[in-house]
Amino acid sequence: MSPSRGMAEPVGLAALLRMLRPHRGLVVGAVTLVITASVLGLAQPVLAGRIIDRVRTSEPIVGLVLTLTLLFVAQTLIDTAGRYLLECTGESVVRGLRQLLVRRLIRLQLPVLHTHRTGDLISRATGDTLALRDSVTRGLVEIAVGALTVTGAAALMVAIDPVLFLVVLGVFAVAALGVTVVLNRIREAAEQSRTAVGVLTADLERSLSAIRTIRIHQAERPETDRVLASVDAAFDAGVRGARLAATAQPAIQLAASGSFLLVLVVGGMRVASGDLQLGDLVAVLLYATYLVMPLGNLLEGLTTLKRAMGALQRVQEALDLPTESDDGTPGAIAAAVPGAPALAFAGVRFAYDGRPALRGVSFELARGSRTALVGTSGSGKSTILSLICRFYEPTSGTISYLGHDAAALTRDQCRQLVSLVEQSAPVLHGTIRENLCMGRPSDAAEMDRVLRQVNLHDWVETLPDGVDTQVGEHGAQLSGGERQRLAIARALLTRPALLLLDEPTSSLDAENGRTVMDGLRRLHGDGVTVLIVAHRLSTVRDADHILVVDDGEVVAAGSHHELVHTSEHYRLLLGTQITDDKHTDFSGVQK
Ligand SMILES: Nc1ncnc2c1ncn2[C@@H]1O[C@H](COP(=O)(O)OP(=O)(O)OP(=O)(O)O)[C@@H](O)[C@H]1O
Repeated sequence: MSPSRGMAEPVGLAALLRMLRPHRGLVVGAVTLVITASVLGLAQPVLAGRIIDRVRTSEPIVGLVLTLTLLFVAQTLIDTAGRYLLECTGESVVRGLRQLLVRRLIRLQLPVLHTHRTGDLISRATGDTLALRDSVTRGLVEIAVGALTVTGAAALMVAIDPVLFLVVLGVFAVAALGVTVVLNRIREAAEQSRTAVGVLTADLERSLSAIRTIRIHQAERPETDRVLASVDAAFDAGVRGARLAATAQPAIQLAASGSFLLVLVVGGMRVASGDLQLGDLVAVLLYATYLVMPLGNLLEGLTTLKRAMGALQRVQEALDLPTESDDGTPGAIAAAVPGAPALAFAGVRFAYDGRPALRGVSFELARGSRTALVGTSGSGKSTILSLICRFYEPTSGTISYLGHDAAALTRDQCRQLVSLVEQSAPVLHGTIRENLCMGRPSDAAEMDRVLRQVNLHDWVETLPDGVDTQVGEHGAQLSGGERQRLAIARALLTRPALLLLDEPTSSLDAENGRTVMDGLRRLHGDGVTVLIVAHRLSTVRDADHILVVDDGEVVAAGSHHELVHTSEHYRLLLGTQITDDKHTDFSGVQK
């Protein structure tokens, strides 16, 4: 889904009605109330005409005046209740759509997520859904009420005097032609405007999330200009839409005053010739003026609807993006096949967008073993971890967990077995506790255990709010090492069968690195299988088994001692990729 229009099928009225289906009870109730109020309004000109006729013939009018007052009060009350209900319906529609979008966006397939801008997706769940609310609160109902009132007024005019009705109809028909042309262009402008807002959100998100880089490179001006260009694009599209909507309104106004004057002239002549009662002329005149409001409503409703279609198009595109098929409920952990390895890759191939990253990878991880994954930058180590987590599916070959083929397990079942500490060690906005538990309740003793394992326990004790201390956006209030250790602690808390670590000690000084590795070593006793992408010689040497990856293939495997003698690739990595803890240069890269 590009920010531009046109990839998906254009959505129609049917999609809008589908969206309203879950709220049909509320919609019907609200529309009924508003229509009832309009009907009560329609009865009033007839009564007014009768009152005038009675005054002329000196008949009593008290009863009619009372009825007219009652009708007016009832109309106001019912209309207020109906419109309140409509607003509530609009909010319910927005909530329903947002729930749907949030559920889907959180489960989008990773390759899909990587090709879309986060800010744009967010704006679809926020701004676009809000724009749709108006289609319910104003659009559809204004159309329904407007159409009904216009039909009612027209029918009553025909009953009173068909000639005068034809005069009114002729004038409005001319105006309607112009309005139709305008309406079709309003949707286009609305979609352009919503798209520009999506780009604006994405650009702003990009700038704010890299604010330090922008500041140090003094790139505030080009970044600001970039975001302001989206602001201007949104403005231009908005103004274009407003201009179109504004040209339609005077057309209706002109038609109303034109028909009023014509009815006055033609009707006056007919009263003079005795073909029409004065009361009837007054009633038709009132209906002609009454038409202005419902026709205005109708126009407003159609304009809102066209704008909503622009927003619905973007919401629908987001809803159509492919998600992971699992429903998010944790699956039961599969029992291990006796004697099977914790994990096995057999001829696994994988490509990112057609670019091969793994070219037939095969290996096994014995249960409770510690394996180091080494290789040059870009050789495919992180990709192997991503496939184990089932962020992506292999193009061919099989992966099995505890002897079960991945094809026979749900993603959630696989992920129940696995924990991953990513290279970037992401920490989320919230407290240390929230980051540790990730929504899963965990007792204090367990948290203490993992915090000690990563040497964070004493530090947490010094914080005023302990584990309830806020860590800031992306953990900005923590040091790089604290973030990394928190991410490791989080992975340990789940007591995974298979622990994946992507350069787990890259941000740690030698002492903390050692503590964390000691903690991980103790996992050995718990039967946890560890696969670790490592650059430190001590970590690599410590492993039971080493896999050497090069250009998407496992080119050598064995212990450190064996590989030093047998693998040219491994010998090349030693001293370049795999470095001694003692030699660390100023950038933190071990030499
Ligand atoms: N999301 C992605 N989309 C497209 N290509 C990707 C993606 N992630 C990685 N690649 C490419 O796949 C190849 C393998 O990348 P991978 O991250 O697995 O390497 P790595 O061995 O972990 O490297 P490093 O040690 O630098 O982290 C690289 O050529 C990389 O450019």
